[in-house]
Order: sequence, then C-alpha cells, then structure tokens
Amino acid sequence: MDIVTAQEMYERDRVAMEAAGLEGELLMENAGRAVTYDLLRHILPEHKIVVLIGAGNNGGDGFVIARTLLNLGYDVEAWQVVPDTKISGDAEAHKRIFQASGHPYRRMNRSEDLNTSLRQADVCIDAMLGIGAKGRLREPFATIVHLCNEQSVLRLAVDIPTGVPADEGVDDFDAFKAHYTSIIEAPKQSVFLQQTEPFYGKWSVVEIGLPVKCFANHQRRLWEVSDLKRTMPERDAHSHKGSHGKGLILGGSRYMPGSVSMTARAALRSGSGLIAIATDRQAIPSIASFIQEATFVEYEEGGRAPDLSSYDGVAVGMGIGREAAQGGSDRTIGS
Ligand SMILES: NC(=O)C1=CN([C@@H]2O[C@H](COP(=O)(O)OP(=O)(O)OC[C@H]3O[C@@H](n4cnc5c(N)ncnc54)[C@H](OP(=O)(O)O)[C@@H]3O)[C@@H](O)[C@H]2O)[C@@H](O)CC1
Ligand SMILES: [K+]
Repeated sequence: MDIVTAQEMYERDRVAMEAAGLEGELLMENAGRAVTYDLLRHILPEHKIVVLIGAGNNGGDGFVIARTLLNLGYDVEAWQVVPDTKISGDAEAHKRIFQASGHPYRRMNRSEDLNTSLRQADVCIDAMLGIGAKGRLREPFATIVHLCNEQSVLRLAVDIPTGVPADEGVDDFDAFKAHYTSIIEAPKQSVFLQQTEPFYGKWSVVEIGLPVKCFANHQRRLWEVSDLKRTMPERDAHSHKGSHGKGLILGGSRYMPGSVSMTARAALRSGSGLIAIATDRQAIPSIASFIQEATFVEYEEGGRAPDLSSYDGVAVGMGIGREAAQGGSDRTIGS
C-alpha cells in the first residue's frame, strides 16, 4: 500500500479526473459511501450520531456520509460548522443533493448549541477539515475540536483527524483525537509519525475507485502481510540449508551480546540458510546458548573484519560498542 503526502494525493485526484475521466463529484460520492460503510463497523443501530461538516472537500464527504446514514435509517444530526460561503464546488453539489433528499441540517452559530448535541450523542464523525488543513486551527475549528475531545463520545474521523498535518515536519498543532480514522485511498505520511500517529486512533484505508495503474511508481510503501507472502521465495522441498544463502553478522561484544543474538534469530526466521556470527570470543558462549543454529568466527573489538567474500549478505554493528565502530572495523569492511 502506498504512503502519500498531501501533494501526491492531490496529484492522484488530478490523474483520476484527467486520465480516467472520473469527476470530482463521483469521487466524493465514492469516498463518502466507502467511509460510511467502514465507519458502520463501529456504530450500533441505537446510536445517536453527530456529523460535523466543515469547509472544503472533507466537508463534502461529510454531506455524503450524513445522507447515506440517514437513508439507512440512523439517528443523525448533520452540523455545518462554517458559513454557506465556505461551501463550494463538489462539496456544494453534495450539499444540494443532501437537501434535495429531504434531509435537514443545522448551522452552527454558537458552539454552545453544538456542545448540547455532542453531550447527547454516542458518536461524533469529524468531516471538518482534511488534507488541506494548514497551520494551527483557526476558529471555529479550534473550539469545536476542543469540545469533541472533552466529551465521552466515540470519535470517528474522515480521511484524517481535523488539524493533523498530512505530511511530516509539523509538531505545533491541535487536533481532533480520533478513536478511529477511515482513511481515503492511501495512508498519509503523518499516520506513521510519532507526534501525529496517536491522533488517528485505529485506522484502515477505503478504496474509492482511483485508477491505480495510472500512477507513477511510488517509493514509499507500507509493507503488509500480503506483500510478504507475495515476495517470499518458494522453497524446494528437497533443498538444504546451504541452498538458502549464507549470512554473516558482525557485532556483539563481551558486555552486549543480546542484539547480535536477536539479529541472528531474525535472519534465520526470515529464511537465511546458514548464519555465521563474528563476535568477541567471550560473548560466544552466551550467544550460542540462544542461537544453536549459528556458527562462530572470533572477532576482536577494533580488529580486522573477517573475509566477506564467501557470504551473500552481511549485517554489521549491533552491540559492537562505539569505540570499535569508530575504529578499524567499519573502515576495514569499507575498503
Ligand atoms: N482522492 C481523494 O483524496 C479525495 C479526497 N476527498 C476529500 O477531500 C479532502 C481534501 O479536500 P480540500 O483540498 O478541499 O481540503 P480540506 O482540508 O477538506 O479543506 C480545505 C479548507 O480548510 C480550510 N483551512 C485550511 N487550514 C485551516 C486551518 N488551519 N484552520 C481553519 N481552516 C483551515 C481552508 O480555508 P482557507 O485557508 O482556504 O480559508 C479550506 O476552506 C480530503 O481530505 C478528502 O476528505 C474526497 O472528497 C474525494 C477524493
Ligand atoms: K476530518
């Protein structure tokens, strides 16, 4: 699964519209419906739901979600939290469809009114701001996000929690603290970053019909179990350990034997046939008691590294100690 920046997501949108002829309104309908059915896994029929609809296309998704839930018979209050003038383009088109379907919505004039609704709600769906949010939240979003985070309500976010930056490098922000986020098409970078990840809660990705084959090769990917299964080499039933590569792990020291043991264990678990460990002779007994399959090469801290020519892969440095790493061994290997 690709991991994208906001800019890359907009580019994908553009390609979908220009190369595949998918109109923005259709993408928004697909997005809203896919997110609704994803969120329904967390909603019970008796739940009272508040949908918060903001400016921009994330708000447009909100109108589709509110309409779909209402059509399905759920108890929904749709709150438009921005003035009418802020709703335009595809979002405005979906607001019209929402109204034409006979559904009412409320306009937020005072945050106290919304707070009363939130207090009675079981679920709050955040469709206020998406990947277009920039900088610290302005009003009314800052106040609303604060109110939502204070209430004991199930908080579900659409695409990205309001206020969370989509990309890396921003740590000064307030945001909707979601219990669960339904991400549209591809996870954004901030899903994986220390300061932003907690705001997403649990998450999954919904597909909205973008023409994935039209996108350029992408370098940032989430490696999933299906990728692992797809790329794991098939083993010949009659193969032996010598048929599956020979690896050398150079590291560990008398007082730090653990990391090299774990590296060797991981290499063997992931399919390496033969593993040799080059380490301090005094560390060998403790490592050998943890890894019975490995063979050993004595390696003196700061000394010359062993001949690498007979190995298919080498891992260097874990538990080797700073002095040795800064001294001869890395230069020897590099030469
Ligand atoms: N394929 C896809 O990915 C699809 C994506 N879709 C959806 O579109 C979303 C992206 O839409 P988008 O570009 O309209 O951005 P979005 O965040 O909704 O709103 C921008 C608004 O926010 C405002 N604003 C900005 N910063 C602010 C701040 N700090 N504090 C307060 N306000 C702030 C800004 O106001 P301005 O700065 O212009 O005054 C502007 O009005 C995406 O997340 C997904 O949900 C689907 O519908 C279809 C397919
Ligand atoms: K949102």
